[in-house]
Amino acid sequence: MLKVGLIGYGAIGKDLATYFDREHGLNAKITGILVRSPEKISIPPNERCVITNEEDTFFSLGLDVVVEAAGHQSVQQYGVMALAKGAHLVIVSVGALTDDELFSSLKEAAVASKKQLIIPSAAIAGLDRINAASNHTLEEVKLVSRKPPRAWYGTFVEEKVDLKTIKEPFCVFDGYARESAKLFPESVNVSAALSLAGMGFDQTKVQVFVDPTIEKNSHEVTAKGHFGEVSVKVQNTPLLDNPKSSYIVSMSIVKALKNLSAPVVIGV
Ligand SMILES: NC(=O)C1=CN([C@@H]2O[C@H](COP(=O)(O)OP(=O)(O)OC[C@H]3O[C@@H](n4cnc5c(N)ncnc54)[C@H](O)[C@@H]3O)[C@@H](O)[C@H]2O)C=CC1
Ligand SMILES: O=C([O-])CC(=O)C(=O)O
Repeated sequence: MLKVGLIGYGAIGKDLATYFDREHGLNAKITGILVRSPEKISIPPNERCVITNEEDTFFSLGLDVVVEAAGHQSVQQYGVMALAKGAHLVIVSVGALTDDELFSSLKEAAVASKKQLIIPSAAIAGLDRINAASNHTLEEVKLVSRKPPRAWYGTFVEEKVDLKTIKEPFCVFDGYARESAKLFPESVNVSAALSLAGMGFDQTKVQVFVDPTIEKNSHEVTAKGHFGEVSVKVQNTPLLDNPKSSYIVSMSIVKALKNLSAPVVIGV
């Protein structure tokens, strides 16, 4: 059974924990959770789970896999350590990898410990196809992300748009992924994942909209190249605890964890 350590126990972390029962066929248990305030965790995912704010305690648990769901800064803080301690590292705050130095350090740590840095598809679709297509020539990869107004509270977008009265879709970003991933650290990590799958941070085109006409978080990917063309649009149900994030993210992490020990792996 895989010993999983979780960094962050917010909307995604808590949703992820609901999959660690017999019913979901995940041959893994949450051994430890690294949080900022352990006293705030009233219901642990299982009674043996160690909940700590001390990295030494967390990283001494003999973890097989560390799953990050705590934001860009936590990838910076703990990513290399997780790999160096001999665990695979699954991250969702992929925008952190726009820091080239950090990304290089993570790759070096993964090579040194013979473990993997794993980037699940999370909230986006089509990464399998675009990553396969990147083995030959890609001409263009584009992402259009849209989220309803309630997903933008607590971000700089509040200063650009009146989120209470907006009636039409409003474009808050039009550019390339390196900038979008940094500008929206909690909301457009998908642009970073897409970049890594395909043409890189500086050639992946991104538009981001506040869209009062939708209820779900939508990400539309289009790409063309030697392989042909692909166009795929997801409409993610937002997490109740955090409308910026989506339920599919934890399901995608579950898939990544299953792949680590499954005899059959589908759709990579
Ligand atoms: N790749 C993707 O498609 C997606 C990626 N994300 C990423 O996942 C992150 C988490 O999302 P949610 O769970 O919805 O956010 P959330 O805000 O509900 O939870 C984040 C939790 O992490 C904790 N945290 C922050 N820094 C920490 C640290 N250094 N050590 C331990 N705990 C720490 C916070 O206290 C909070 O409880 C987002 O910030 C975003 O970067 C989110 C959605 C999709
Ligand atoms: O959950 C989503 O729809 C996407 C998201 O927050 C991100 O990419 O950071």
